Amino acid sequence: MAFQGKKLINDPNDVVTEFIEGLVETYPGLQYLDGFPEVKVVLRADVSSAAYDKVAIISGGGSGHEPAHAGYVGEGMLTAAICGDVFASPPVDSILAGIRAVTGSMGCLLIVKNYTGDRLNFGLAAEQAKSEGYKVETVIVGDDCALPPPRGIAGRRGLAGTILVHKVAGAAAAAGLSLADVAAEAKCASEMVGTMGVALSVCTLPGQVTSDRLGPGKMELGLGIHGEPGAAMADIQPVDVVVSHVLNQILSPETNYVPITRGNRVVLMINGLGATPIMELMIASGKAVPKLQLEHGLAVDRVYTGSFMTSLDMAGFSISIMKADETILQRLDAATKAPYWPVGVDGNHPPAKIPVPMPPSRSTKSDESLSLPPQLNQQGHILEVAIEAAANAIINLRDSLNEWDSKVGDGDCGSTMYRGATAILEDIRNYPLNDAAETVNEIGSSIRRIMGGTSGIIYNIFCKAAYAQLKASSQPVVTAKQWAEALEASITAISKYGGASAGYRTLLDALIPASAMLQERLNAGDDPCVAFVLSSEAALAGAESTKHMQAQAGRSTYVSGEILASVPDPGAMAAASWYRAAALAVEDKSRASS
Ligand SMILES: Nc1ncnc2c1ncn2[C@@H]1O[C@H](COP(=O)(O)OP(=O)(O)OP(=O)(O)O)[C@@H](O)[C@H]1O
Repeated sequence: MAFQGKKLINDPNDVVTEFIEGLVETYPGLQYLDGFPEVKVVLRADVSSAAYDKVAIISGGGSGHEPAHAGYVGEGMLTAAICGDVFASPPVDSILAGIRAVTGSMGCLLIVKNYTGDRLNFGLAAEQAKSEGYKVETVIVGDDCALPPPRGIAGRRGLAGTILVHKVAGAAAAAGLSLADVAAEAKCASEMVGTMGVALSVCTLPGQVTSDRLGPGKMELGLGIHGEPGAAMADIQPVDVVVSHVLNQILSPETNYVPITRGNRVVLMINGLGATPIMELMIASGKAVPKLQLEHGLAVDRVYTGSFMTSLDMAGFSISIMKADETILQRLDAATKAPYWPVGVDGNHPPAKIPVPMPPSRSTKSDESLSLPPQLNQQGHILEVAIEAAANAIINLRDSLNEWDSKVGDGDCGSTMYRGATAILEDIRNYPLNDAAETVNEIGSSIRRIMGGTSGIIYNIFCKAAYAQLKASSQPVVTAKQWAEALEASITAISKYGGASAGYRTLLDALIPASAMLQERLNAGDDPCVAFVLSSEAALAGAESTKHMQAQAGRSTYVSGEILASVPDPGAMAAASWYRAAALAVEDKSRASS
């Protein structure tokens, strides 16, 4: 279904001029020509045509590809960018205005993406500028590798690979080369680069409705950057498969679009099309590099990941591969003040991973005392069933916890707890179960290793405090009273570090009533198993009661009382559930062995 795209804009006709105003407010090195609305030219603030003694590099085209092209204006890259309206070539007069503003005695190079409108407008502007006495050269970039060689006169489209050509040309000009030499380097770079795009969504032009061309679960392969349909539509695939397909297409020996063969050195650009998170782009980069190395036999010298040449709010990415040699690498690595050229990507890679540093002093405990004993004693058996039951309860509760947390937090409480529970179930094979204190400490280690979030650190504190309390008794076999003291110590520590108390709508609202009931029943002389089960009922009741509490800790504090009243605190429910499961398992086990 087509729908009006949501955008934070004013008049759709003003988006380009308002973009330029914001850009020059942001970057003091940039200015624009005072010719709105027709002339939309961004230029280096430190360059004036009469005095400029380097070759000026000028590019541009339709807008909607931000940060291209204006974001690449700066020393070492573009001298000026000519901005057309969204997806429309800039008119000849704008291009001429840009040429006149920045071109000195060394002349200027126009870098033009291969589109009919751009070729004609930049071409005519170049002719006019030459007739005015300017030295002008033009390089056309057509790096698209998605389609077989076109039958007509249009040629291959210019895509994100153009940014690499900008950088090579800009660095060559900054090095003081002549116009002929700068143009030669730019032309050579343009012939070394190939690009192909993949889109998951169609872009929305300002003020227009979004096309429903791409249904859910579909992706488009081999698209341009103007919202035109791709070469093919396919079911969405894992990014690994997509990356492989695109690399094969770019490097296809049939089309032979880029002169890259096994043993060559290349640079890689993963370019977001406007609505793809950095996380997804980095995943693509991480997959593309080993594929280029292992499957295509190429050395990958540089990787550029980011949104360089977008298509408004399109989701997807393009991949560009450029054959590299020492000169190209030098140009790509050269310093630039262009605000959107990525920093920190120059130079050779050290090994990608190094070992995690170990703490300065390793534990003095022997391995034996910290591993599963060959024979479990009675306490060991009880601990084992209690831990397994508690962890399984959390595993079973994952989705409910996430659902509650999605209403009152960020929706991950169940997943965080699940990670901890599965780690504990894996690690239990190595817990020293006959020693309760050390086992609690090892549970803390499992949690510390795997669980993040608020619950992770809270349970870490829980285990540390319980361990310290249990350890103080110096007896491996722990009495019910000592367990109760350990629980109390944990509650005190959580409250001390987390700042919450009873009634704050946290897991303490399950643990505090549980602790109170346990102590009360033990003091009254109840059987420890009975006391433990009653204590777990108090935990559950406490957790349920959080529905009626206003939150005073954690993310829930930001949520309205109305929403809070619809669900219990997920952390409290998690605590009550594992505690209850452990109590019932202990009761079962004791009954079975008596
Ligand atoms: N100060 C606190 N003291 C004790 N428990 C707390 C505190 N703040 C939050 N909690 C508990 O943590 C639970 C949320 O745990 P979760 O791991 O989902 O954290 P989060 O809110 O997602 O934060 P993070 O971004 O750290 O993951 C809450 O339901 C609550 O029981």
